[in-house]
Amino acid sequence: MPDAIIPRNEQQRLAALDELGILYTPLEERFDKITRTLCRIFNTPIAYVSLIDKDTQWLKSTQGLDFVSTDRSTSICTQTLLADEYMICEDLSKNEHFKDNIFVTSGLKMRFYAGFNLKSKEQNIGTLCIADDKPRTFSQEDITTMRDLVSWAQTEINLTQLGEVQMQLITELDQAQKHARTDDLTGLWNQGTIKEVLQRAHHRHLITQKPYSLMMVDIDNFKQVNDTYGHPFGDQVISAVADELKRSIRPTDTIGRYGGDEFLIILENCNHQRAEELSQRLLHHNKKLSILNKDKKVPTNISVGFASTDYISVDDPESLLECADQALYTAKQEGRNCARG
Ligand SMILES: Nc1nc2c(ncn2[C@@H]2O[C@H](COP(=O)(O)OP(=O)(O)OP(=O)(O)O)[C@@H](O)[C@H]2O)c(=O)[nH]1
Repeated sequence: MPDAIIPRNEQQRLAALDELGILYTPLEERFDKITRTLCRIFNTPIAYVSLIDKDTQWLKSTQGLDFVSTDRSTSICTQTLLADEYMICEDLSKNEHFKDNIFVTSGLKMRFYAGFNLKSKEQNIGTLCIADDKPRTFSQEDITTMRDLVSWAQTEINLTQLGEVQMQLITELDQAQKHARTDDLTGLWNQGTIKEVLQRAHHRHLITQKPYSLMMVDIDNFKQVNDTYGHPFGDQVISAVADELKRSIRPTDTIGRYGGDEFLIILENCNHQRAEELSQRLLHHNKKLSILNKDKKVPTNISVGFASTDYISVDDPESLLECADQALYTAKQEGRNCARG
């Protein structure tokens, strides 16, 4: 790996970074939210936010890396600074610049890299990145998604330059965006967002040809719970089931509240057999769930309907959703508290 190429406007760049005053602050949770979201959306093991000063790349938040700084001469991101917006390398081991880089030849053995510049005062001060130990492609749609997350990271960086009143406004804006995307009761993605994730998952499936599965989960006889114990207790049950489902899936799976007592789970890189196993796991975990009403334990059962692209050939995600819904209907017809697919 040659010494890092220094951008022409390095002095202005370093001045902009210095002015921010966030270089030596510790790892920050507000950036962790972004890197966690990146790993979830792109299904990558590695994501990070970095700031690059004269000799060192500092990581403000990392997923999948166990160090917080690296020498700039070994940094892949330092090359990204030379680009206006981003640098994407689908296989670093096949790239002349990076094939001998320490992160490619040893340790993590990174293959895929996508780094987008973060700016302050129009200078590239650092990067928002995802990486993988396997080569992969990156579509135009992925670039658009990454841009949204860059603008989120950018907001966080800009916050440090604003006064208190403006910071308050931005925080409120952030909360408004979160409110528009999530379900108030459970904190899960709402129906609109989970449908968007479904479109993306289907798109990725078409590109990678890897199967994905959908799972529709519905609480059994929930109307009766409401009628017997009241609506507020019904809310508690929905919330508890949502928490249990969240605990039972992988971080890379996506779950949303699809309707009243109905949840949709999207499982990428998951075939019919895995979906069946996972359905059984959900049923098993949920069986242990009973929610206290006064002193009485109220057991809660669920039914699951699942559908997978390796089992059913579909042209669009809506058709797969219909199959999962139909399977859920069958589970209800066949006595509830079971999974069908
Ligand atoms: N407490 C509460 N109840 C809700 C909420 N949203 C929808 N519901 C109720 O959830 C119930 C859903 O019932 P259904 O799924 O149709 O039927 P079920 O009684 O669960 O019966 P099966 O699904 O056939 O097992 C309805 O009575 C809705 O009024 C909510 O946010 N909170």
